[in-house]
Amino acid sequence: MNVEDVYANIQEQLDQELPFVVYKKAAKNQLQCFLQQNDLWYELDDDFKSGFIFAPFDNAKKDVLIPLDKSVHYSVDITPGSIQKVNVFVDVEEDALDKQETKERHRLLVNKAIQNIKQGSIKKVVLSRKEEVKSPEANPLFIFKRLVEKYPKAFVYLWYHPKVGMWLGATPETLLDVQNDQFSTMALAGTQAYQSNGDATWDDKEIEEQEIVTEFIVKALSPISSNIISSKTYTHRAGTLLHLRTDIKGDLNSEVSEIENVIKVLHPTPAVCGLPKDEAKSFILRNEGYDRKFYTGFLGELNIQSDKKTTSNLFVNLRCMEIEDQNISLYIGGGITKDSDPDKEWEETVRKTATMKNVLF
Ligand SMILES: C=C(O[C@@H]1C=C(C(=O)O)C=C[C@H]1O)C(=O)O
Repeated sequence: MNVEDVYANIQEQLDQELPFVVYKKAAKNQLQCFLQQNDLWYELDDDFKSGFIFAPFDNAKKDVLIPLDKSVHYSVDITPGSIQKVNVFVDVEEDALDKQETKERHRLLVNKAIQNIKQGSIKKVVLSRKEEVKSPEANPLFIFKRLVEKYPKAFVYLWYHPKVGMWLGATPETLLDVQNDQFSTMALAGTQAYQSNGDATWDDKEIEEQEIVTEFIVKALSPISSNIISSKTYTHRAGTLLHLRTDIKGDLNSEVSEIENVIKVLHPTPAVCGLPKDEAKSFILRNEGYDRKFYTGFLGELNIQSDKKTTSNLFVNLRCMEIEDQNISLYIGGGITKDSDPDKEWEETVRKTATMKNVLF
């Protein structure tokens, strides 16, 4: 079995309209996949606890599980050079007037959030938007290969379910890693463009918005874990962007036997929602004006057994796109605090689209 066999299997799933996910983890030179053997929509519940989960931003909505025992799951090594360079030709129709309108809408939204923050009901809120581009030939496998080639340090995936849709992404952010009772996670926030010359310096605004995430995670996990250790905060490169990052790890208390309980206290973190969580979420749902669907949700392996260990490996669904026939939707956002500048926040979302546009142009 080699990489080409994986792609042949994926193509078969697509032809038969069966659910699947193919992905590559940052540290591993491996492609992994789950190929579901029927087209049913399963959710994480008492009957199905293990597999590949795809969960929306809004935890009141349904998640999708590709259950381990309803699918074929395997991995293959990627030998250097085995992923051929592929060219993706995408005709993007961008209308200048539309763009002006979208920019104005985003600026108004950010301004509204800043007003709310100044009035004291929220401290941080992450606001996002969707950008639509058209392609006469959006071949998901081609785009996936480009993402794998371009972002070796990201979690790269292509996910499909006939009842839900098709998503692709290259995310830098871990939501939660669990091995038996040990967890690790990260607080990732603050964004600037990567520049090859010199070290990055960070403004107070970015430092504050990232600290909010670290503090939230530590506070949320404290009641259910012990020995929590946070690393120093450092600069993390994600493609053409830089973020601030703190690594957090510890031991889950023995009574926390279900990973769902840990997810419940974490998701959505202030890296993608805000603080306080409920107020920020309700601001987002009332004001963003579109449905985030699975953007800023999470995805990954859940409760997988190997070598007497139970492992979960979950990522936040960022730098992602949804493909519906010829339409590609790019999803992007950024954290707003009292010190945000609406123009800069707009620019940040534009910069973030580059992660995906770089593989489309
Ligand atoms: C919301 C996104 O990214 C998140 C928000 C960031 C920020 O506000 O600076 C940085 C990294 C992510 O936690 C996105 O990429 O769409």
